[in-house]
Formats: sequence, C-alpha cells, structure tokens
Amino acid sequence: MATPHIAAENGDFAPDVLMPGDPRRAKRIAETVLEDARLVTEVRGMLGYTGTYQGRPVSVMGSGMGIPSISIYATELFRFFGVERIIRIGTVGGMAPHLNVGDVVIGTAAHTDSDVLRRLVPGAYYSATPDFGLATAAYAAAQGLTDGAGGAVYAGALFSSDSFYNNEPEMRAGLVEHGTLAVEMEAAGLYAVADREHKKALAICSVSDLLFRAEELSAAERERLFDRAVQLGLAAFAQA
Ligand SMILES: O=P(O)(O)O[C@H]1O[C@H](CO)[C@@H](O)[C@H]1O
Ligand SMILES: O=c1cc[nH]c(=O)[nH]1
Repeated sequence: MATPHIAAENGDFAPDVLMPGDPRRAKRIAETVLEDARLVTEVRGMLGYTGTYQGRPVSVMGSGMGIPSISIYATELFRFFGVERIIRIGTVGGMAPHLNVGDVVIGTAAHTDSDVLRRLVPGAYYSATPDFGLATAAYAAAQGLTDGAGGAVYAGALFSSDSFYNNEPEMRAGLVEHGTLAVEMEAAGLYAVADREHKKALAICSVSDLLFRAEELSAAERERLFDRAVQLGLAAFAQA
C-alpha cells in the first residue's frame, strides 16, 4: 500500500515509531540502536526503518522540519500503517535560563504560533499535550539514567515555532515568563494529529543550543547527548 508520502506495505511499520526530524538520524538510529533494521520507505528521502529493540518491534522515521511536515507523516502512519504511538526525538533551543546544552526536555505541553493549530477547533484555544502514560514513563526512565552523560532531564512546556529565524523576542519572553522551557518546530503538530487520530504521542528533545547564551558542542558530543533522548523514548515505549 502506498500513501502520497510513504511507500510501504501493510505491516511494514511497527506500532511504535521513533521520529527524529532528520532522516539521516533515523538511519543512524536504525543502524546503531535497532537490530535487524530494514528500510521500509524512502519517498522524498524521508527514510523509514523497522527493526527490533530488546525483542520488541520498533520503527524509526524522519519527520522533516515544521508542523506541516510532521503532520503529514504522522497522519499517514497513524491512519494507514497501523501505528499507535509516535515519539518525536528532536533537538530544541533552550529558552528558560536554567537550561544547559545537553539537557533533555520531555514535552508535557506544546505552545505554538502555528495558524494550523489556531484554526483546529473553531472558537476554542486547543491545548496540545502528549499522552500522559508515555510522558510519565519517559520521566520515570530518566530517573534511572546511568549513562553518566550529566545533563538534567526536565518535564515541561515546549514552544513549537513556525519560524526558525524570525524570533520575536517579546513573544519568547512572554512564553518563558509562563514557564516554557525550550523551542522547537513540531511537537504541537504531532500532539494535535495524535489527538485527532485517537493515537498516542510524545516529544523528547535534547537541548542543542541556548537562546540566552552562546554555547558550543562538538558534533560527536551532540550525537551522544541526542542518544539519551532515544534511550528515554525506547524506555517509554517499553514501560507505558
Ligand atoms: O532536530 P530536529 O528534530 O529537526 O528539531 C529542530 O531542528 C530543526 C531546526 O533546525 C527543527 O525541525 C526543530 O524542531
Ligand atoms: O527549532 C529550534 C531547534 C533548536 N534550536 C533552536 O533555536 N530552534
């Protein structure tokens, strides 16, 4: 069966999908974390793989950048390929001043400036939130992290921005004042699609940079810290 953006057969995807933004990260996770991973789709270079992790079937697929892109892939996976749970594994810019590069944020809410979400439920301000079971399982798994990587794991609100470069300082200051931890570009769209399709979703993101302080990370260090979010996502799938 093929949808406009995914060319795979029924049963090619596992019910659980990890979803990084970058398709090359999906490839790396498939090759280094999953066992017996095979490529199941590559339309537009958006690579998707299915394998196993500790005996459980798991898929990993890129989402691309932004709410429109992740909404397309999440809708097709949930609606046509039997997917039940998607965990976005992404990077975020730290907004709250106590965050450091290498910390992880479990997105317990996602504010957004997206017009797509503003129009979702006419007359109401829809609140984009993850599946409670996945979020609490990821948070519980974080308490047992023994990788020695050192970054803290926070649970709190993300800001899913429609813009990477147009950073509207007043809005961002207001979001921080209201408890927002970090900015990325997809979680709110993923949560809204999961709600609409009656499926489950979560975003677990590594802090790759800070909006309030310049801080550099080597590419290798960035990938190592990113892998902590992958481990938390896999633990959440196993335990939720
Ligand atoms: O690293 P990913 O998962 O792509 O996430 C972040 O990085 C991209 C911007 O550089 C946006 O997609 C943003 O959400
Ligand atoms: O969307 C994003 C992701 C990482 N860092 C940012 O500043 N923005």
